[in-house]
Amino acid sequence: MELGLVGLGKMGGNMRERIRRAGHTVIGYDRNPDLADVSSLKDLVGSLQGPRVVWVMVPAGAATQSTIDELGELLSPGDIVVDGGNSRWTDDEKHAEELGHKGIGFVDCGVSGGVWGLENGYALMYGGDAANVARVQPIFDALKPEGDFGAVHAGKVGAGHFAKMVHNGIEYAMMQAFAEGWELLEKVDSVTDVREVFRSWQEGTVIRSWLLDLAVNALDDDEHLDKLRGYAADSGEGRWTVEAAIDNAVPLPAITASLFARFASRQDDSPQMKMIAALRNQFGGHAVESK
Ligand SMILES: O=C(O)[C@H](O)[C@@H](O)[C@H](O)[C@H](O)COP(=O)(O)O
Repeated sequence: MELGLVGLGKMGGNMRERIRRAGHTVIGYDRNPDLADVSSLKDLVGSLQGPRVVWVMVPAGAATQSTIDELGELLSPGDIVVDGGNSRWTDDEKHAEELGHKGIGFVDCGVSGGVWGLENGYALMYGGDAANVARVQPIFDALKPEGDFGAVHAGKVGAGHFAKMVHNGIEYAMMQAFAEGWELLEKVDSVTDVREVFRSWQEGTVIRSWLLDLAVNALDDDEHLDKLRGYAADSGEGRWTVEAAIDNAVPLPAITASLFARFASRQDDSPQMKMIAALRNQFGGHAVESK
């Protein structure tokens, strides 16, 4: 089939390639003319035969919103927009409604797999009406990993991004657990080769996993991670997971702690620990360290 793809960065560029390898036609647009097949969104829409399917793969938030707004002006009734970015699930219903007024269908799709997706396939979690999902199915089939799993119609509009958000919450907590275990192993004198302990865990253990394999890759590049600063950014999905947990009164201690650990990583000195030190000093005369 024919697909319009907006956003040809790290994810979109490789997805274009994987979909083409499966024999489909992809016309890609990106603000960077070096990456794009056409020079504008208008050209993209004009070069697709109707009914069209346009996949949006741009950063969540303002960039996705403005792309969907523009597509709403350019597309025709019967066309479909797929949001494959890491959008907040609450935006999906709004987008479905706005486009729905114009007769344009909407499907949300969480995509996992990062830079490895071109070769390994992308795990897909999508939400929307069955009829709209069916129209996009050949593209989902081209992107998904080989094998029986790796793609799911998770439910109605928003369900795909909600499932991907929870996946990312789990990702936070799993990474935090590997990171904490690694730090403890590095700290003690009795363990002389932490990297080899991690490597040995890749087979036979309860915790063998792709994240563990990637941790071993990272340690092979830089055995004690000396080249890195202990600073971790976040793109929002961990926060949204915690917000959803609060809205639904579901306890998420591990995911919440892993999100807060990232916040702590961005402080050179901890203001709250200054207060703890000050209070211990006030009530107990305990020693403090000065700057
Ligand atoms: O499943 C994936 O392929 C990843 O989760 C991917 O979606 C991305 O790397 C995260 O969004 C990073 O999220 P943070 O910046 O919040 O760590």
